[in-house]
Amino acid sequence: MSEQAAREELVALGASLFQRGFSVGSAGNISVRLPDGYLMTPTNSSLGRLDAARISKLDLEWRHVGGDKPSKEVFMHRAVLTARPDAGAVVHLHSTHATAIACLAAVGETRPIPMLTPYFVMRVGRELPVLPYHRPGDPAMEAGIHEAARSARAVLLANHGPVVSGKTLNDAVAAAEELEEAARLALLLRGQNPRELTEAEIDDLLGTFGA
Ligand SMILES: O=C(O)[C@@H](O)C(=O)COP(=O)(O)O
Ligand SMILES: [Zn+2]
Repeated sequence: MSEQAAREELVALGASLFQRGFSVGSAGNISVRLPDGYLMTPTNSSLGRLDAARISKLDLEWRHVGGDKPSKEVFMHRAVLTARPDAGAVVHLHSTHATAIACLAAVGETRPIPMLTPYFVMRVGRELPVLPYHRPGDPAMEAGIHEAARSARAVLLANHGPVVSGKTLNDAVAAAEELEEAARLALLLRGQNPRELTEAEIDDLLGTFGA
């Protein structure tokens, strides 16, 4: 895909997330890997109103080389994209239900959302590590995210929200949406006793569809 096509896809998917309430105000940020660097949403920009020409560009050393000033979360995106060479994009949201779980879960938990549906397992995987709270933009979060992202496709930042990777931007967005829906379902079923997928069923899903 050309850089121009990647910029246009970022604008379209950002708008789609915003229009459906997965992101409000100027919350959230997105990065996309390119052959010669990275695209990143500008800081304080609304995902609903991105301008393809003003999206930030960083070079392969993560230096800002074009467009508006990048998100304050460059460290967060760098942590994931360097930990996961196969990942082509990272989506960070404050989507309501996933963020609610990020406020309820204990740091260190690896399954803060029960494995209830196949699609959650297929899109997000076996683990969703909960990482300690850091002030947004704090470079101190990088090492922990990097370590967790080596084996997890998505992480939850305590009291903040999800960070989700995917092979492509489309994949990362779909996984972030699925995570939000799984979090909603988990909260809806709290205090009840839903059947969870067994380890054998999870193995079967990951063996068949990967994650
Ligand atoms: O929570 C925050 O402040 C950031 O993680 C965020 O979501 C938006 O920050 P910018 O990407 O710098 O606008
Ligand atoms: Zn944030």
